[in-house]
Amino acid sequence: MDKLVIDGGTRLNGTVSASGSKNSALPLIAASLLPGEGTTTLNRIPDLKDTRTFLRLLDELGADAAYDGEKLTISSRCIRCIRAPYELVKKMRASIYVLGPLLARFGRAEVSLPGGCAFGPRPIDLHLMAMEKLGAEISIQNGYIEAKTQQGRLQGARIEFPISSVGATGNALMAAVTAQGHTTITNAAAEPEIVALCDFLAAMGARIEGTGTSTLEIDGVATLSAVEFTNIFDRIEAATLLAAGAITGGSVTVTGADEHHMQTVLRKFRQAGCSVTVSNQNITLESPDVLEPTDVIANPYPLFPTDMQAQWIALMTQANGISQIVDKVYHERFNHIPELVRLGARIEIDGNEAMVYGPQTLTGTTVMSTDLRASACLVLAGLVARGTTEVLRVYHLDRGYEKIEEKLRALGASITREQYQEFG
Ligand SMILES: CC(=O)N[C@H]1[C@@H](OP(=O)(O)OP(=O)(O)OC[C@H]2O[C@@H](n3ccc(=O)[nH]c3=O)[C@H](O)[C@@H]2O)O[C@H](CO)[C@@H](O)[C@@H]1O
Ligand SMILES: C=C(OP(=O)(O)O)C(=O)O
Repeated sequence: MDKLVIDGGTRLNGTVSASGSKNSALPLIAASLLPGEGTTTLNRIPDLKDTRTFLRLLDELGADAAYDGEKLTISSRCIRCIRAPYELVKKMRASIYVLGPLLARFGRAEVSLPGGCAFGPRPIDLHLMAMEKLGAEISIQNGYIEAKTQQGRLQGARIEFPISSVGATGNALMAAVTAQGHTTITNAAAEPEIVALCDFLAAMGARIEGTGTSTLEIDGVATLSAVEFTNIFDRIEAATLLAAGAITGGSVTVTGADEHHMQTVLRKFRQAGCSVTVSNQNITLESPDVLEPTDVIANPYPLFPTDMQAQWIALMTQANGISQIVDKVYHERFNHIPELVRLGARIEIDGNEAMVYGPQTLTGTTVMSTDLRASACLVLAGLVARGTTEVLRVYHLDRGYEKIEEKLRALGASITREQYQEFG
């Protein structure tokens, strides 16, 4: 296995580029299963473990894909299998994104249930509800979702989500765009990744109104065409890199990042005392002498993203006072906290709230990644900790951060990747 070894204490300064977004790349790849002819080209697809897992899934289904680490071409003409196996779904929950497109195109899909998640319950009931509304019959057999339509084609419907779900909105969209008739999705997610998916589907010929709002109106079309499309930047990676500047007292510019996707996070950096300036898709953060404690509440877009909650807690360990961090999306997403405490942080958890008592001097030790953003949080902590921090199980980080140690090294960090063996 790989670990990251970080010698903390260096101020990070310089410029790095934002990669393509993981969380939009995955539904875009899934949507490429919809056209029955032609070749889809997706640009700015980040080279991540999750991207590679999705490509294995495409291969399993029979799609023909070629990837050069940025540009991905997919021909879905010869799909021969409609089953997403447990071996791949357990590695990447986003595999559930093939449910909508397969059902839409073939009237059948079998997708393994994803199983447990490192940060608490992540049900898929809303995905299944949406498919049922569109006319699918769903049963769970031997750990698999088995979905089929009687008529061969899904039927437009009214889908009312009781809570905002990015994945269920994406799946419902991909299923509805070729359903017969009109579909309305209420309480739809409005994350930039869903907007990108709507834009991609529209470019393929889908008829969608309300993109970027909580109500999506879709008129089903008979077929979609393969097109070329460029993925959006990764707003969570960009925010994490800015946080690396902030936690080390440095100054970092992220290029290729659209401030409009990051309004709440940038406002929070400013509240924490950082200077944030924006020009031409470049976002520059300059640290203050003293970070101010700053409360955040993770909520659906456009509010503070749960995927930045762990990194924000790391940052607030260095702020001059007490910060309250609440996660209203994933109430148990706090596995990073015991590891931060091992580095010297003082944090108390009560339900879905964490109180971070800063500033605390962190001192390096060996810590364990438990999920993607928890790993990012520990890397940030390692960058400011005295001495050496080893972050184990880096495979979590590799799911979602492209060339992370290269980017941090370019900013001046002392960070290397080494192999180690886990016993037991
Ligand atoms: C690949 C991808 O894009 N992953 C992101 C996506 O995950 P994902 O799409 O899985 O997250 P959702 O937006 O669906 O989850 C939001 C909330 O809805 C709940 N829920 C969701 C589906 C469902 O069927 N039933 C249900 O109750 C979840 O438990 C959670 O409390 O959005 C999350 C919330 O921004 C992010 O943390 C993930 O990084
Ligand atoms: C939780 C995340 O991803 P996933 O939904 O794929 O697990 C994430 O990107 O932080």
